[in-house]
Amino acid sequence: MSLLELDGVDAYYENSHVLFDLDMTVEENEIIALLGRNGAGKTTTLRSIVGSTVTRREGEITFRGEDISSRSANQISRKGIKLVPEGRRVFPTLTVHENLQVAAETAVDPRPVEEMYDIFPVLDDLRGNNGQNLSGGEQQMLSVARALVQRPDLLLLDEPTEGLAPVIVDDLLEVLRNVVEEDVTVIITEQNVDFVLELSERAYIIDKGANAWDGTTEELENREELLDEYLSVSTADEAAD
Ligand SMILES: Nc1ncnc2c1ncn2[C@@H]1O[C@H](COP(=O)(O)OP(=O)(O)OP(=O)(O)O)[C@@H](O)[C@H]1O
Repeated sequence: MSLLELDGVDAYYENSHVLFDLDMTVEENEIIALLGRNGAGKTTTLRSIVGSTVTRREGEITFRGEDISSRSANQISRKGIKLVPEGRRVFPTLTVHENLQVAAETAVDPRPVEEMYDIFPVLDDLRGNNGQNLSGGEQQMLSVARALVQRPDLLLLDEPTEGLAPVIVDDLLEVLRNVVEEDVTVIITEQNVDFVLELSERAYIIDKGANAWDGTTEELENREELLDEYLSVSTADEAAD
């Protein structure tokens, strides 16, 4: 049994039909890249999995064999699926440590907050700083740490490199390499193709809300026509401009 399966998923915002018959399979401990141009439906795919924001979803979404497609966002969160949305949402007036504590307190079986400082040493030096005073990269690390402290089985990262300078992207890549050694399954959406190719073994490309291609990232690296056709090919340098 796969950890997560999407079978013929359609999703809507009000009357706007955005995902069409989408299929995806994720095995335990895989790192999956979800790629596609602006507006292709990557964020909507993640929202459909966690049951947030979309008005309606159809088709089957199973997690550990259980159909979660009609479950609420809260129920899905309690099953161990955590989304780190685009745009780094941390509590601005709470310190780094308080941000982590609040996340831990709302989890069923949290990890010790101190473990997050081992994974994210940058945050250790910033324990007493308010969320609003962190740089974009530091906020992104705190967002990921807040999700990780809740001991997720499946972590969904929506464009973690968005708006970050290249040097910070490198730091984030390093940290995420540690995260993926932590027994967590990850789906990561990105426009920065280089970044995800370094992290993930398998990729799905979606285009206009439907499956366009899937395969290993090793294969994708050698398929320039796919990158040209379906992705706004961006290097780490360009992505941060
Ligand atoms: N809250 C919303 N209400 C209505 N339409 C939306 C909403 N969010 C996204 N859409 C539309 O759904 C489509 C897919 O958007 P989505 O955000 O999933 O794409 P994406 O691949 O994540 O793109 P990006 O990289 O720009 O975030 C787009 O046409 C978008 O305009």
